[in-house]
Amino acid sequence: MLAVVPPPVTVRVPSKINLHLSVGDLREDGYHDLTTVFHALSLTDEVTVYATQEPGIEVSGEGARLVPTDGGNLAMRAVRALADHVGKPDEAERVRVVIRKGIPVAGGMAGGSADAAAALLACSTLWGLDLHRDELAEVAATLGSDVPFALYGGTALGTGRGERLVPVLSRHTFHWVLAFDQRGLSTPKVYGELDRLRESGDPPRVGPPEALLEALASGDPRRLALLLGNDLQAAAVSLRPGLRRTLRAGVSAGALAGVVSGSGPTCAFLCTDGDAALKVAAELAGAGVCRTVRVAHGPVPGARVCDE
Ligand SMILES: C[C@@](CO)(OP(=O)(O)O)[C@H](O)COP(=O)(O)OP(=O)(O)OC[C@H]1O[C@@H](n2ccc(N)nc2=O)[C@H](O)[C@@H]1O
Ligand SMILES: Nc1ncnc2c1ncn2[C@@H]1O[C@H](COP(=O)(O)OP(=O)(O)O)[C@@H](O)[C@H]1O
Repeated sequence: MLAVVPPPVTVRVPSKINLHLSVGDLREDGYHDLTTVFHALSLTDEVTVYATQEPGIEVSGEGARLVPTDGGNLAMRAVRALADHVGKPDEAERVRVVIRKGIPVAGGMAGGSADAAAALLACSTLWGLDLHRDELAEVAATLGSDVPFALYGGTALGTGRGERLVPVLSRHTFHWVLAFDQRGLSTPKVYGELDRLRESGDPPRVGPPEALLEALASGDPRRLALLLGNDLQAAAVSLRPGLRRTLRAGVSAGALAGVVSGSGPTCAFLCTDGDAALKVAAELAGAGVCRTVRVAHGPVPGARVCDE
């Protein structure tokens, strides 16, 4: 008798920016305690998983040549982690993963984490596991601090390493322009640079997130713009001084404010509305301060199975 092969499953997954990122001191385990406000954006990746006798991984799209296509790929690691979690490690050897990237690689927008979250949901569906998102999030946290957020999306307050999440209700849509840099930045190097800067001086700290959470609730982008803040920005700018120019150029182009996304080097610019974002994007693209410009809005939902 022929075995029934389940149909492939495609999941669309958002990128993130950090509206607020407060970094505590270095912990003994090599991580930093964070208080962060994650915000999921409409710039997405898509991950398809196939049940196959020819396992492997294919990557296309934005920055594809920079993404590992061996066992080190975060999506492939997620497939293995889920198979182990449900006690069927051999299942991971019968999956082909196809990734279409829209999220810049090593850009501070958690693209690899997004692919891992997408792969978890896709395989849970492919294997008919029907696991609750909270259970997938437990597996996600073992793969990286940012992976659980990509499952839930929306806007959320993250603590711990960033993996402990509380949703932040936000009924308003905000409009963003994203400036991708020529090359990525390594997350551990940016955290290391912040530790170095703190040893030799006192870079500014963003403090608690309460005022920003109130601004989010108000839905007023002008209020929110005044409160965007990221402790890693000084470190990213120290490693990539050209980001200062990019941040200035976005505001000169008409954005309300700009902030480095996570560990950078992508810069996110908040705009008054969608039309303003298109204008800012066009002007920024002509300013010669970045490789690529995109518009996006947020918040958007987390990883979702796409209907064919
Ligand atoms: C900076 C942030 C902000 O959201 O995002 P990105 O800029 O990478 O997207 C995150 O903290 C990145 O999270 P993620 O990329 O999942 O990091 P992980 O794989 O867990 O850790 C990679 C390395 O970053 C450092 N790290 C990460 C998280 C944390 N709370 N403290 C840290 O010091 C550690 O050096 C760790 O070894
Ligand atoms: N599926 C993936 N997509 C992107 N990068 C990946 C993936 N799997 C592993 N990586 C590695 O993870 C590193 C961090 O990538 P990414 O998650 O895009 O950036 P960031 O941590 O800045 O948000 C990259 O340099 C890349 O080598």
